[in-house]
Formats: sequence, structure tokens, C-alpha cells
Amino acid sequence: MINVGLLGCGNVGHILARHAENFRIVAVFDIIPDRAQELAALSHAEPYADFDEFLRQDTDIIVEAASVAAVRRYGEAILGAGKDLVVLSGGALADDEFRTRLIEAARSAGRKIRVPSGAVTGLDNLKIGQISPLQTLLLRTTKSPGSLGISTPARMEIFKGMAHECIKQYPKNINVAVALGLAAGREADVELYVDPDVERNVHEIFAEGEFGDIYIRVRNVPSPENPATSYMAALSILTLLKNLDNPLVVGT
Ligand SMILES: NC(=O)C1=CN([C@@H]2O[C@H](COP(=O)(O)OP(=O)(O)OC[C@H]3O[C@@H](n4cnc5c(N)ncnc54)[C@H](O)[C@@H]3O)[C@@H](O)[C@H]2O)C=CC1
Ligand SMILES: O=C([O-])CC(=O)C(=O)O
Repeated sequence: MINVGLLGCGNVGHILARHAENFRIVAVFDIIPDRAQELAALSHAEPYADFDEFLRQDTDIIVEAASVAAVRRYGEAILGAGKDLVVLSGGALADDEFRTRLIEAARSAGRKIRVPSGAVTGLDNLKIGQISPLQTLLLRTTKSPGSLGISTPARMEIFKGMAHECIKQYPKNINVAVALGLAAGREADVELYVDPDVERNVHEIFAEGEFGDIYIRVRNVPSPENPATSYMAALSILTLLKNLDNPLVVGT
């Protein structure tokens, strides 16, 4: 059974703790120590208030479910300590210079950085864009205004532009756009809407290339403790952890 270190003890951290069946959470860390304490009690793990001490524990992989800022702050140290790293806040990888450094840290340590599909589907075969470049890659995301702390009586576009710009403005809401671009080998265009009539987090992906075209619509149930985060994002990490040691790899 693999030993997991959990970085971030919020909404996703709790879902992981409740479903830790094929892995063991042994160490937890959060910038808010009370959250680490509380999650540790739930998962029978040890809480750490000091990050270096957290890193010294006997873990095979660190799962980040915290923030873009946390990936930037701790990512290189985690890989340098010889741990694999799961990055849910993939928006951190929009910065070319940081991403290059992080990949180099992984390469030098012989470790892997794993970006789960998170709140979308289709990342597997969108990777064909790395072989045959896509002419179109657009993500249209619609969330409830409340989940972004906005109040509006009607559907409203709040961002239109490139993924690396959108993640700067909405680091808690559009990590999927950066993951999409990393899979497809080109940056995604993004349209972000808030709509008081939606009860789900809707991600529509439009892609076009030599292969033909794709339209995917994901209508995600918001997760219980953070409506901006789709429940699927936590399920995606659980699935990644379940298959980590599986010799049979399905999907590109
Ligand atoms: N790639 C994807 O598809 C998705 C990514 N996400 C991202 O995953 C992350 C976790 O989501 P939730 O659990 O819903 O968020 P949350 O806000 O409920 O929990 C995050 C936890 O991490 C802690 N944290 C934040 N910055 C930290 C730091 N620098 N060091 C240590 N702890 C820190 C917070 O105190 C909090 O307890 C967020 O960044 C979110 O934007 C969420 C959904 C989908
Ligand atoms: O959970 C979602 O629907 C997407 C999200 O918050 C993100 O990509 O940061």
C-alpha cells in the first residue's frame, strides 16, 4: 500500500481522507494548522505544522490539494526530497519558467509530477495535439456566481482570453484550462461565465484538428464544502492513486 503525504487539508483533502482505501494517508500539512489537526484525526495520520518535518516522513507520494501558491512554494522541495508529486492546482504550471524548473527537479530526482484530469474528461486523447497540432482548443466554463464570490442576476462573461492569463485572475477556478493545454501541447483559449441559473460546474471543451473535431460537455456536481471545486476533481485523484501500481495502463 502506498504512503501518501497530503498537502492541503480543505475540501478535496477531506474527500480523499474519507475514501482512502487503496492508499494510506500518513502525514498531513496545511498552512492553517487546525485544519491539519482535524484531518489527521479523521485519517489517522500525523499532522505537521512544519513543512520540512512533513517532508521528512516516510511517504511515497505527496498529493497537493491546496493552491497554486502552494505548488510554487513547495513543489521543487517535494521532488528534491525524492517524492512523486500529484498537482491538482495545475494552474501553477502555466508559468513556463516555473514549469521548466519543476520538471528539471523531477528529472534530477528521478521522480514524476502527475497532473490528474481533475474536473474534466478527455485529456487522454487530446494529447494527440502533441503529435498533430490542434487548430482550436477552447474551454468554456460556467459556474454559479456564488462559487466565485460574485453577485449577478443574469449570465455574464467574466473572462475571455488565454488560459495563462485567466489562471492569474482566477487561481481557484480554472486550473482545468492549464491542464488541458499541457495535455494538448498548446495553450487553451478560455471563456469563463457565471450564471445564476446553473447548479453545476459546466466545462465545455471544443477542439479541432487534422483528426476532426471534438465537443465535450462536463456537468459537474459541486463538492460539498467548496462549490467552486467539482466533486469529480477529488474522484480523479482517488482514481490516479488506485491505478498508480497497475501494470495495465488504459488510455493514452
Ligand atoms: N485541476 C482541477 O481540475 C481542479 C483543481 N482544483 C484546485 O485544487 C485545490 C484544492 O481544492 P479544494 O480542496 O476545493 O480547496 P480548499 O480551499 O477547500 O482547500 C485548500 C486547503 O489548502 C490549504 N492551503 C492553501 N494554500 C496553502 C499553502 N500555501 N500551504 C499549505 N496549505 C495551503 C488551505 O488552508 C485549505 O485548507 C485548489 O487550488 C483548487 O483550485 C479544484 C478543482 C478542480
Ligand atoms: O472544479 C472545477 O470545476 C474546476 C476548478 O475549480 C479548477 O479547475 O480550478
